[in-house]
Amino acid sequence: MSQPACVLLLSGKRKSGKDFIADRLQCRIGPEVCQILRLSGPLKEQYALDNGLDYQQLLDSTTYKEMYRAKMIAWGEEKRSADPGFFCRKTIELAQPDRNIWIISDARRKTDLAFFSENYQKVLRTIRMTCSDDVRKQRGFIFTQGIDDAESECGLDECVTWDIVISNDGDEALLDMDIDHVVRLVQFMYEQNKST
Ligand SMILES: Nc1ncnc2c1ncn2[C@@H]1O[C@H](COP(=O)(O)OP(=O)(O)OP(=O)(O)O)[C@@H](O)[C@H]1O
Repeated sequence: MSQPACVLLLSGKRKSGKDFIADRLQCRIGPEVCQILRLSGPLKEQYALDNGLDYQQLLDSTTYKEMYRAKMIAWGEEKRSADPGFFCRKTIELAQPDRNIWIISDARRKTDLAFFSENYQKVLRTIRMTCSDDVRKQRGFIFTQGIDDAESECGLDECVTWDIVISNDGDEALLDMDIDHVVRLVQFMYEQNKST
């Protein structure tokens, strides 16, 4: 398995902008060295296979994904309680060896954090996206019982010390500064770790 020079682990509430920021970071760092890995990818793929669903549609930010979210969460919890690192391992198996900066765009649980801390401690930087409920609502968030009060949405809300906090409340200038900071950090880590 390939060894990354840097792992950015992104976390945030629904519609806080995890995918948006992951894309921006990847663009700035360079897609030739940086890849986005989604912990929800293998979960959705397996769930789609088992239930005759369209995997591609489950990946997109569409109503299709929202229709199956609650059932997928329940199914994922079952798998995870048997093996907490199951989806993390499946995800990193998909990493391309020639791009050794990883952005894990959707950490949701303490077990996700524990897995990456245990396996990639030296190169791991954790990032929490913050965003007001009002802005999240403008981006399509609707509170859904059973989803937004479940562990998958609240598991990392408290008792976690993040390396970096990015505010994605709509202030573009502030966001640019935060992204610049992360890009510089990644470039530094890449130089330090690329040949180790
Ligand atoms: N800073 C921003 N400026 C403009 N649009 C944004 C910004 N951040 C997020 N968005 C938009 O808000 C929507 C939700 O963002 P995104 O899909 O990245 O959130 P998410 O945290 O990944 O959500 P989910 O947890 O539901 O997958 C998208 O349409 C995205 O393009």
